[in-house]
Amino acid sequence: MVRHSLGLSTRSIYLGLACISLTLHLLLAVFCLSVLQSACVLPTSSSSTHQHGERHRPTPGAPGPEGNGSFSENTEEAKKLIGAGNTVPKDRGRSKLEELFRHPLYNLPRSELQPDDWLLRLKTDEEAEEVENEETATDDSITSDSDWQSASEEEGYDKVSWTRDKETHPPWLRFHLGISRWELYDRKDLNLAQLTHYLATQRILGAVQKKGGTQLKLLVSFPNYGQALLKPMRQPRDAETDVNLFYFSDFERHNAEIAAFHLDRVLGFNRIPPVVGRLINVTTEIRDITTDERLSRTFFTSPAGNVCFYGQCEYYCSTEHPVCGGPHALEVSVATMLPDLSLAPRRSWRSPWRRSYSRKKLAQWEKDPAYCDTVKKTPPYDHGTRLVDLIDMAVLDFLMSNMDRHHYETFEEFGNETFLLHLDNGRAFGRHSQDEPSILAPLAQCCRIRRSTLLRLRLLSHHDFRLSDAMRESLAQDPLTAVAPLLSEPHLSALDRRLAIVLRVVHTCQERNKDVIYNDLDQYDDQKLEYNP
Ligand SMILES: Nc1ncnc2c1ncn2[C@@H]1O[C@H](COP(=O)(O)OP(=O)(O)OP(=O)(O)O)[C@@H](O)[C@H]1O
Ligand SMILES: [Mn+2]
Repeated sequence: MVRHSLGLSTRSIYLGLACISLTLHLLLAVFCLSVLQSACVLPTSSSSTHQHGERHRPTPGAPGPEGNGSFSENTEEAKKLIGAGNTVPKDRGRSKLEELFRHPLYNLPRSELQPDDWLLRLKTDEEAEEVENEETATDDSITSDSDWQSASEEEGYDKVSWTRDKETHPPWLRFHLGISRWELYDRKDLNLAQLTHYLATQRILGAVQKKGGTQLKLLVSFPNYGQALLKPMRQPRDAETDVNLFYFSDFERHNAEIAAFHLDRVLGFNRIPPVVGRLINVTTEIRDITTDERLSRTFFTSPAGNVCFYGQCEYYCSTEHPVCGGPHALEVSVATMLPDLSLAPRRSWRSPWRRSYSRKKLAQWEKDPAYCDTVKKTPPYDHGTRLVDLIDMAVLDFLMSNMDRHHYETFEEFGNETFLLHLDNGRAFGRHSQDEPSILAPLAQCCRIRRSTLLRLRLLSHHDFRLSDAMRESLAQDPLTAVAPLLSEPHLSALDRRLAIVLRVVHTCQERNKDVIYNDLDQYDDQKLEYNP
């Protein structure tokens, strides 16, 4: 009897233990799935056959690609590619970002693009053949395509199988071929998700220091011949910039580069090259593979046992300011490279509202309240959309508190009739507890704003959309969100606070001036554009 009851209780204990173990395994599986989803690697979809003469380089000018494949951004496929979905906070299952992007203001019908509205085009067969003949005549190191290919395969690059068919193009090339006169990319193009997915997951084949600018950044190369600009994390994600530091001595932030790309897209500008976050191994993905002597000789192991480096540059490239892994893991931002300057030269413009970059001197615009009157009369601000483009940029910069916009760039190919590239946003999002009204000087002094921009800003100030919510949701698509939110809550609320300030400045302008709105929407139905919940 005793044996029987002992047997019974032992059995129930075993049963209980088995249940607990099963539950724990299930919990572990659910946890792993949710954490690893954003880091999962999809197989590359490169396919197709090799064809002769496909070393087509895109060339500037003339007829554009056969249009961008447009897809709805809320397709499940897009979400799979960027590994998002699980972290997107939704208000009772509703995506504010998707609703925002469905609004007519984010889907304005564009006038049809003409051949010279595309930055690049593929060479015709005849042109490609001509170049090939020239190369064979002048360059005896490349005797045939197959020679060229085997050499590149040895270095770990993919076999090139690009043809005129855009299905065969790697995402970075599709991105380049999709650049138009009025925007850098079409938000609805599914290729963007592919592009950022590749940037976040492809093997890094090369890493060298990128010249130009003042702070450390690397140029990395991928097996599909894509390249990206890498900026490392230099300080804790939520560190506020020291109040005693001038804007020109502030560190660059990798999360600012990422967040700026999202903000520019949420504002409907599409003027920043796609940027994605990535957790890399400094040892295997930089130190061991770099061929850059100037970089590799700066690697060392810190007293805490972390692998660090500092590179060579003007600011913060010293043992006192190392970039360190933990011990190997390092957060970085990876930005898509624009087409090479030899294919698509860019012009750099000094901003009329550039700061003095001096501890003592004030810039002219800080002393002269009528400064804008002079700018308005000066080419290229006296004509076309350049002034309102600059004001769009000031709004973007004020929202993210970027004081470092000394220059901006445009593609030379498009002359003065084109959008402005918003490159270099590493010094944004430095302080959330303070706003910097002087960044809005172009808007406040000129009292002019594009109507489409103003209407989108109003939409984003509405609680149904709210800029901070749209940004939180957009940033959740980035793989680094799995480590920690890319913008802390105080930074997100600062966006809403600053947006209200921008709208107040416009309101004040409208009380005092007549010609505040630059109407770029006169051919659209006003009723559809206004938001009436
Ligand atoms: N995505 C990109 N593709 C191609 N070139 C780029 C890209 N981003 C930046 N550049 C080029 O590299 C230069 C330096 O980059 P960036 O401005 O980010 O560096 P920086 O060190 O912050 O510069 P600065 O000290 O002048 O502020 C830029 O002026 C720009 O011409
Ligand atoms: Mn910079």
